[in-house]
Amino acid sequence: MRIAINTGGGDAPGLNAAIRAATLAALKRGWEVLGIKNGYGSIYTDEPFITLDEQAVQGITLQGGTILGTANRGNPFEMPYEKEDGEWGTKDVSDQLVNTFKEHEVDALIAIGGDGSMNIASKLIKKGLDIVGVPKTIDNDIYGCDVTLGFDTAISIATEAIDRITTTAESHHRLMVVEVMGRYAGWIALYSGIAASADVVLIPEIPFSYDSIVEKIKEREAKGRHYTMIVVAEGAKEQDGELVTKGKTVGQEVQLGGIADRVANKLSERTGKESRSVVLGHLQRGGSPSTYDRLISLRFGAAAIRCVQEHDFNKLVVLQDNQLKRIPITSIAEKMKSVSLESDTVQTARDIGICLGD
Ligand SMILES: Nc1ncnc2c1ncn2[C@@H]1O[C@H](COP(=O)(O)OP(=O)(O)OP(=O)(O)O)[C@@H](O)[C@H]1O
Ligand SMILES: O=P(O)(O)OC[C@H]1O[C@](O)(CO)[C@@H](O)[C@@H]1O
Ligand SMILES: [Mg+2]
Repeated sequence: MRIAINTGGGDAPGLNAAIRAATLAALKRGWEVLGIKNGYGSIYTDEPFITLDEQAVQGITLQGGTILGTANRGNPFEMPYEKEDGEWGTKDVSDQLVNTFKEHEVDALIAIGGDGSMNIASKLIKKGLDIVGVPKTIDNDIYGCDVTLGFDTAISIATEAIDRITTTAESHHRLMVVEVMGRYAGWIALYSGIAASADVVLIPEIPFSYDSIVEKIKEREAKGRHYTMIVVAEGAKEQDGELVTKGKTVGQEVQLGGIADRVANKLSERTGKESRSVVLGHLQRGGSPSTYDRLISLRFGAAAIRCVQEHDFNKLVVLQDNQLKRIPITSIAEKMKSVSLESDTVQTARDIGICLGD
């Protein structure tokens, strides 16, 4: 058996642990393991694959990033390229990718990625590739999956950052607005916001009104709390408002960001209080994975190889109700997992007095 492994989309803490577990579990079965560099990037070059042996994955469980490199601009069905007139367009190079797999007699692909990577995998499955998916993204937004690798580390970092910003907010009697990642889902904002005792948490699933936040700030002032901590997801938006974005590059998803600044300015105007905004950005994705992420990544990586061994393809290995399960990749393509407004976590936020902006 010859398998290939790739990592796609934004990097996340735990990717290397998943690569290591998949590689070691495959080598243990006497299989050959290839790595694809930079998403699917190396496929179109003279050296489409590298060899992954024991030495290649030695000591990488604790390393951030991915030893394979990744890409969030390189969907084989919409590959960006520069046209003769200097403009950028996209083209479908998926046949070239499928042919390279066939020429190199690759029996199965372990695709480690987020929702975007699973959409690509789903289309490649329909073109005849045998794929097993591993759910990765700090955003925790993959449908059918209780938790994705990278999320735990991201919320730990965000929680620590919010804790630290709270002490300066209190000292300066300021409104502090902290912007966290998560794309169109509020998992990072909600979990880190609750854990760090934020006063206001704004998530994409609950469009917010400034009136509601101002009321919360006034309530706190009346109690002698002259500072307010506001956590905002990058994908949050005002009721009847638009997403705040930084534009789009051809072949890449729209870049979100800037909502914290907007909220901070508006709240200063409305309350007369001094405000500052902080964007946590890629801090949330970098560095060594938490213990939880190391373990879940190792479990996902090894489970993917058991899937291959059983020829159980077109499956994403997932955690559901604390058990490893397998779900068809094609069944989750083009879906996303939002925060449920009925969840006990949202109820907890409300019960302990966190304003959710509605
Ligand atoms: N293997 C890959 N090679 C090149 N591009 C990829 C690959 N996998 C995914 N992409 C592209 O990267 C983007 C994001 O992918 P995905 O949703 O899997 O990642 P993510 O962890 O959610 O992070 P993010 O969306 O922010 O980059 C999508 O536009 C997708 O087309
Ligand atoms: O690395 P980039 O292109 O800035 O991507 C940022 C995006 O990737 C993620 O970090 C992971 O999906 C999102 O939370 C964020 O919107
Ligand atoms: Mg994504």
